[in-house]
Amino acid sequence: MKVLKVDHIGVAVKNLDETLKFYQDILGLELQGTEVVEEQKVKVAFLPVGDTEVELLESTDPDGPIAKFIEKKGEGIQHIAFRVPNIEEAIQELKEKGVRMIDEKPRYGAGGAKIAFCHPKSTNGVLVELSERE
Ligand SMILES: C[C@@H](C(=O)O)C(=O)SCCNC(=O)CCNC(=O)[C@H](O)C(C)(C)COP(=O)(O)OP(=O)(O)OC[C@H]1O[C@@H](n2cnc3c(N)ncnc32)[C@H](O)[C@@H]1OP(=O)(O)O
Ligand SMILES: [Co+2]
Repeated sequence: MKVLKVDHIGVAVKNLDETLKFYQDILGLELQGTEVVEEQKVKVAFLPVGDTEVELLESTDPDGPIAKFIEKKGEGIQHIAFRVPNIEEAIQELKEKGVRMIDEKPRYGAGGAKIAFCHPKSTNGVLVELSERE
């Protein structure tokens, strides 16, 4: 298994614009862009920090995973994404090692990444995302 870096930290928030007041105006991070990822029912805002990113996530649907997360746990860190060189190989290897995968096939991620999630029950309570980018 090869993990190249922390690709991003996913933060569930109720309102992107409201949250940008902190990350952009106070902390001084630069908003690189936003994207709606339909399949995940989220609107994402990217703020690069060195070679990683803060990924702010606002739900676009009350039934989406982000809305459900906030309902149960409130706003806050929702997942950590690790960059891998080959996501299909990574999924295969984790499955063989007994990791419960939420996604057995890569799905579309923000910025055109290929992503797959491991279930928190297999990761000591952290929702782990694998991300392969061109
Ligand atoms: C845009 C894209 C990208 O980067 O490109 C994204 O990141 S999209 C980011 C948004 N998309 C996703 O997160 C997709 C993957 N997430 C999911 O499929 C879901 O959120 C699950 C992780 C399966 C949780 O589903 P659901 O809320 O229905 O189940 P649940 O509430 O019963 O949770 C099952 C157990 O996992 C725990 N749990 C739930 N969400 C958690 C989280 N984010 N971090 C850590 N633990 C978590 C709950 O406390 C519960 O533990 P207990 O039983 O002990 O109470
Ligand atoms: Co993510």
